[in-house]
Amino acid sequence: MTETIEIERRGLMLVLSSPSGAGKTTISRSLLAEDDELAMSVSATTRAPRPGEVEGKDYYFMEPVDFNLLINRDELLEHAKVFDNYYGTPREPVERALAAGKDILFDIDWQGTQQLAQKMGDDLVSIFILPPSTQALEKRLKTRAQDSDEVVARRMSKASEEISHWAEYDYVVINDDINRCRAEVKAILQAERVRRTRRTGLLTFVEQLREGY
Ligand SMILES: Nc1nc2c(ncn2[C@@H]2O[C@H](COP(=O)(O)OP(=O)(O)O)[C@@H](O)[C@H]2O)c(=O)[nH]1
Ligand SMILES: Nc1ncnc2c1ncn2[C@@H]1O[C@H](COP(=O)(O)OP(=O)(O)O)[C@@H](O)[C@H]1O
Repeated sequence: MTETIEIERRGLMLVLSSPSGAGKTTISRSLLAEDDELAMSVSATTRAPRPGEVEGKDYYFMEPVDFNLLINRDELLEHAKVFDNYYGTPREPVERALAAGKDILFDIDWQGTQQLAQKMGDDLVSIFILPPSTQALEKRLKTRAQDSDEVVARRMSKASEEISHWAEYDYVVINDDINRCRAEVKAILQAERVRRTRRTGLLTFVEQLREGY
């Protein structure tokens, strides 16, 4: 019988950023559905829920006054204003998941990514997702049909600014064909999991190997 050898490792933080509509939510959902070692960081936001969005699963929806309380109590790892609303990452669930050796997926913007990169260093792996074209991006925002024309227009006008941060990310993936994009993101996650510096159990394993076990 063959035995699977599990080497202990630190959890990692996988960040996905993109202009709105490029496909972060779609990719996140399929990664989470297939991967038991990955958990989503659920953000707090002052944005109103979209049809079908679930409290505590998609976001913690709240009033600005309650969001401010989280900031004042230092309960957010990072926060930023995006499209007139506030968004932030609750600290406690992230710390709990990392301690349990789980990986965490973040759907956050470039401002949040910069803050996490400063705080978390090598635990962070960041991926920027680009749409295949501006036209395709607009079409996706419109066919998602969850925002008013005005909101879609505002998101489109911010796309170029968000894209300008592409070079701050470890990886850049183009979401043309969704299956290919998903496969690339999965490959990045798999490779980062076996990075030597994350595998805290390697030293003991190699010592035992060299001693003839
Ligand atoms: N900094 C930061 N950005 C967030 C957070 N949660 C969501 N965002 C970003 O806020 C932007 C708007 O998100 P949302 O309103 O859900 O629309 P989406 O662009 O269609 O996903 C996206 O760029 C998200 O990545 C967070 O906790 N922190
Ligand atoms: N590769 C793709 N080709 C065509 N449509 C896509 C692709 N990826 C995502 N979409 C669609 O585009 C819309 C926006 O995707 P979504 O994941 O909500 O983006 P984001 O979370 O980045 O705002 C959704 O309706 C989604 O089904």
